[in-house]
Amino acid sequence: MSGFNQEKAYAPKEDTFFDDGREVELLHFVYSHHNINKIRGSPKDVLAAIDEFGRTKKYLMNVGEDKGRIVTELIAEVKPKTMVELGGYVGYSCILFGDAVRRAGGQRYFSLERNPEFAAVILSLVDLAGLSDVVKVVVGSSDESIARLHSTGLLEHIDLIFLDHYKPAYTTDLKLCEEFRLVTPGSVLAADNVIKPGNPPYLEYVRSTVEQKRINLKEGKTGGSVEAMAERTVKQYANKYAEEKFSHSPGNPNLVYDSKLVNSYEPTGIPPSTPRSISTPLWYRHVPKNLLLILLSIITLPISITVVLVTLLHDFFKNNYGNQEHEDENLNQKTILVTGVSMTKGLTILRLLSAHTPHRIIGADVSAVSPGRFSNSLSKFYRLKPPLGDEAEPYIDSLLSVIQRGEVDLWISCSSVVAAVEDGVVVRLAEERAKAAGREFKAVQFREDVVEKLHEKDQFIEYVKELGLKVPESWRCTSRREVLDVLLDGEKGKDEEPDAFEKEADAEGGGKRARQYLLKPIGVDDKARAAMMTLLPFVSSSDTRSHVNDLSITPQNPFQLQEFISGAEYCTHALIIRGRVAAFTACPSSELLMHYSALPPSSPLTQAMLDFTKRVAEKEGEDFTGHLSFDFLVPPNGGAGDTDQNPVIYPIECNPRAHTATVLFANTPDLSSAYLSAFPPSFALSVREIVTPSIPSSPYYWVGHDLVTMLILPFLDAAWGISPVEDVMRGWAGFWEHVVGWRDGTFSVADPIPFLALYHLYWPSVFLEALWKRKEWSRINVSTTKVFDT
Ligand SMILES: C[S@@+](CC[C@H](N)C(=O)[O-])C[C@H]1O[C@@H](n2cnc3c(N)ncnc32)[C@H](O)[C@@H]1O
Repeated sequence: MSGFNQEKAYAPKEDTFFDDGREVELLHFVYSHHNINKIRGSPKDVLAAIDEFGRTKKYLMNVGEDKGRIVTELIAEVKPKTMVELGGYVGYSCILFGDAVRRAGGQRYFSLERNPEFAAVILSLVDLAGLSDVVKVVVGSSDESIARLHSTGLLEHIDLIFLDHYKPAYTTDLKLCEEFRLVTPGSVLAADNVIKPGNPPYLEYVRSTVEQKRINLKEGKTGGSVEAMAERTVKQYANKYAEEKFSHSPGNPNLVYDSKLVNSYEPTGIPPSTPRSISTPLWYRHVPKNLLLILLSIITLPISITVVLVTLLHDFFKNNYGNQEHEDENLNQKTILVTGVSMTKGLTILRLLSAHTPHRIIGADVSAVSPGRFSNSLSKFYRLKPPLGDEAEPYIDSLLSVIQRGEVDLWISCSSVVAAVEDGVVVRLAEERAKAAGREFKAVQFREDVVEKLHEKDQFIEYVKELGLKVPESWRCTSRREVLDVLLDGEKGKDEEPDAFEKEADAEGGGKRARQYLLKPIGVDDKARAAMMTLLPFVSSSDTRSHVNDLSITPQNPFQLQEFISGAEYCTHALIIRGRVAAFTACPSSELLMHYSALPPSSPLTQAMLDFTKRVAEKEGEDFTGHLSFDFLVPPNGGAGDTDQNPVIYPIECNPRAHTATVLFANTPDLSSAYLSAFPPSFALSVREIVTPSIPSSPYYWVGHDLVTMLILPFLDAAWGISPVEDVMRGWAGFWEHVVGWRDGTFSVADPIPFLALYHLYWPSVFLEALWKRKEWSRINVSTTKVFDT
């Protein structure tokens, strides 16, 4: 905890420190402030005016700047859709957190305040701050308000709750929220003042085991407890509310909380503590999570084996099982290498080529248990050395040696993001070697200079600008200072706390910008990726500073600061052969995309994205052959609808490599012809039109992903009483719909073994390794086999 800046200290706390008219005095102070016009519509300036009153006039029992920062950081991390505070007072926390929730993309901030005069003050200041669209002030005792909001359906779930009202009611109100399933796993609790002035019953409750809570319940221990609490705390509101009433909710004893104490300062400079309790059921934790997933693989093995055997038998009797050798066409037979065959995209391509061309298909991947190596479409599988950042040579050498040993005529690269540049190096070297040996060699892979130009977020934006196309305002930042200079509008970024002069400047409006930005790592940084949807700057410059200072931004690890454009995101996948789009598809996008469905090829939106792709391909010309995918943003009024003729699209990112959306071509034999057009024209089949996924094109899903997220997790949560049964029903219905009407990305009737290998060999080995090496992960992507760090 860094030192408390005395200049920020509120006036000392008197014996009577609230409800003596100072709250209305505050309103007069703010509304007669010489800066009132600047204050209007600015949460930051309303807070500065409240702080000024607290410093220069009278103490106010607000959460204050330091403790407030802890919660605003939590909001940026949790990104609550709905946040609730118990105890609003004059609206300080409500304005600070309500604004943070809105910036984090949230929808509703409920401020529950018992005293109607205080509630009127909150309403007035919230309105002044321009936050009425997000904040809802609810007048009444917290337990009654929670029950009413729940029964009227206005409040269905609490993502983040801030407890800052009558201390003995912390536990009883929390139990009420548990009982109504407003607080469930994933909800985050921030409770103020639990160490000083102290709240032992609350701390005991959030630290209790399920067994302890069940025993307490059996013994009838419900209702409020004032055990070991200061008398002053217990009687704080006795003047107005002679008798405190508590709910007698049993709560949900099955919920276990992870608690963390965070020290900070009161506005008066006295250090209290703020515990934050994050409820994480057992099955979301590292060891049980990996063990349960391995167990799931074992339990479902008989089902998978049965499905695979049935399909193999069916195929055997249809007599079309196995790699088609096309003996009669052996004279012209070429060898095609597909790399990245662990991933669905690689698997899709090799299956299509094997089924619809006469050529010999070989595959390579870094994993020994790559699902693709078990494909009957492969004539041979080679194992590659993994690319390890600066140690890329072993990977490059192993790939070059496969190309040479396998006498590869065409290499189709589907490698992962970490090998994109290395694959560009391999193309150059392999082409040089083939030329020296007088051999023909082609590759569907851009060279490393092209990969770097398109892949690096900032270079791509410059590139698009050169094409004269619209881009969001963006900066490449190699230090925190550069980021802060933009975010704080010229104010110099500093690692230390702002001094009095800077604070003054803050209050005068420095650090306030109308635009909002996203800060994205340019390289691969899973941790920073997790925080990259945080909208910056925050209300207070010091919050912005501390968020930025938490990131490692260096010339070696640069970041891109990009203007935030709200809207729908789409991604595209294209095969480019010698500067011409040979195949193209587009689909709606999400961060961890596990459901794919193609946009109609003729829709104006698809056409707009295709036109952009064509411009890039044409600009690069004859030497431009590879996979090219883009992310586009379409603003709300940008014309994402099927009937809008001129959609506005912002290209925001380019991935010069194969995209999982390749799976949308799984039923499109023409894609293989598109690949063959990489060979010189005399050899290639003619492809006159751009290949798009065959119609009707089914949506794709991955059964393992949906089994866990739509069936098992909702079931476990409901069995333990921590999420409603309706969630289970909804999940099961969705899962069933996918099984019946969608296509699995990995499963193929003609080639079922990779499916078996993915779920019963590849993933169990990953989970075992995670246990063995204690490697924690936060998410996995079944289709790309990527494991995300925590
Ligand atoms: C410490 S103040 C809240 C300060 C506020 N969170 C902030 O930081 O700006 C506590 C507030 O809780 C309110 N309060 C106390 N008991 C309550 C209850 N049972 N239900 C709702 N509000 C309550 C009080 O009237 C008081 O305004």
